[in-house]
Amino acid sequence: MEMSLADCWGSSPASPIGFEGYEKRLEITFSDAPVFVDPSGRGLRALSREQIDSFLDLARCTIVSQLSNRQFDSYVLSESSLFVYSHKVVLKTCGTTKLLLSIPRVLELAAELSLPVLSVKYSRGTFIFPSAQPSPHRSFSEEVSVLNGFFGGLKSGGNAYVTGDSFRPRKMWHVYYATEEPEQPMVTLEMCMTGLDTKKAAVFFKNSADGGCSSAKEMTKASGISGIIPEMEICDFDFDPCGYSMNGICGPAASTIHVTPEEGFSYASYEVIKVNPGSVVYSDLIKRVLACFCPSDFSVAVTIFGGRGFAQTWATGAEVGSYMCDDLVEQVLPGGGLLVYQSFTAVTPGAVSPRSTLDVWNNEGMETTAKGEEMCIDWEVEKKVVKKDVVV
Ligand SMILES: C[S@+](CC[C@H](N)C(=O)[O-])C[C@H]1O[C@@H](n2cnc3c(N)ncnc32)[C@H](O)[C@@H]1O
Repeated sequence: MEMSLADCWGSSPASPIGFEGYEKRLEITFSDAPVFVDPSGRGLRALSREQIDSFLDLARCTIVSQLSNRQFDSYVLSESSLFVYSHKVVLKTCGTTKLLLSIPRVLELAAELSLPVLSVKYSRGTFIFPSAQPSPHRSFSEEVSVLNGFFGGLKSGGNAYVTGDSFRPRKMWHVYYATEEPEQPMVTLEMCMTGLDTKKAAVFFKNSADGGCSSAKEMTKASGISGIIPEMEICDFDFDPCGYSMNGICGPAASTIHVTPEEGFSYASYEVIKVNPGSVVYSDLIKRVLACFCPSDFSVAVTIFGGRGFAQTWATGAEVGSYMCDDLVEQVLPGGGLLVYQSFTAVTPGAVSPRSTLDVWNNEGMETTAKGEEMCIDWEVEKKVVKKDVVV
């Protein structure tokens, strides 16, 4: 089922300074409802389209396409993606969306289904245009205070981390996590890429003379996206005049890609969740993603719950020739979780996309709030930083 863009947007949301590609990502997991309330165990999948729209409206995004299987429902949104499992909702939105405003409605709907909150995870990279973000996303401290208002009462309390090398403030990874009890085993990989190669980015401009494609299907194939995990069934969407989003589904596993190809603020993200680490070679997967975009910089955040031993080895084994690993951080999360964060820079960048001429950073490179205060986070705990020079 597909809608035209005209149905989704009254006017172009493009900012005069550039489109914020970096997504905000919220994952809320619920425990079982009492068996007499939900004997079939449908959980959140019982939500109607109208109910789903009611929380997406609050975040300021709309469904443009849908693909489902027996295990979950996936939606491509005007701004990124939504995945609805029986006991989990993953909402990822970019641009100037107000993702966190959707929380009260999601919790209200879950309460109507008698689903208690088990855990929450919020994550994002460092915005390219932080001063363009509206409340409640003007700073990480603002986001954390909203999240604590809803989830700070879970057993672990609210835990916020800004990981990465503080000498590279544009490559920091922001995470909030709270849980009632240890989670089911699950691996999530989130990859953010900037400075896309100009020729690779051209694929995502509709009908451009420099190698653009005429449809999302063509973009999926020409870019190499269809070959990243070939078993994935793909639902893709192309934007006018440029931009691309897709969701892939295979059993319980989901993948999603979003591309902002405009020079100056080009960005692409790749994510895969509920993937079985035993069936995918981590560094091969990363290489296949990189081959689609050839970015000048990228980061990978892998979050692991349960079965840490193998998954941890899996997540730190990246071998990506021609990229230098800037830093590798391992962060323990409450409830037996582990976050492994790595950021990389091309050793010899090919076509490096220049940044926007707008200076959204102060001289020290610190992200600033809308009011211009420096973002100051002091909740970091139990952080292990391992420096690596070159990973080849
Ligand atoms: C929604 S898509 C992909 C989002 C993803 N998070 C990203 O930025 O990589 C964003 C791309 O589509 C383009 N685009 C075109 N029309 C758009 C619209 N009405 N709303 C959002 N993006 C639009 C943007 O300029 C950008 O290149």
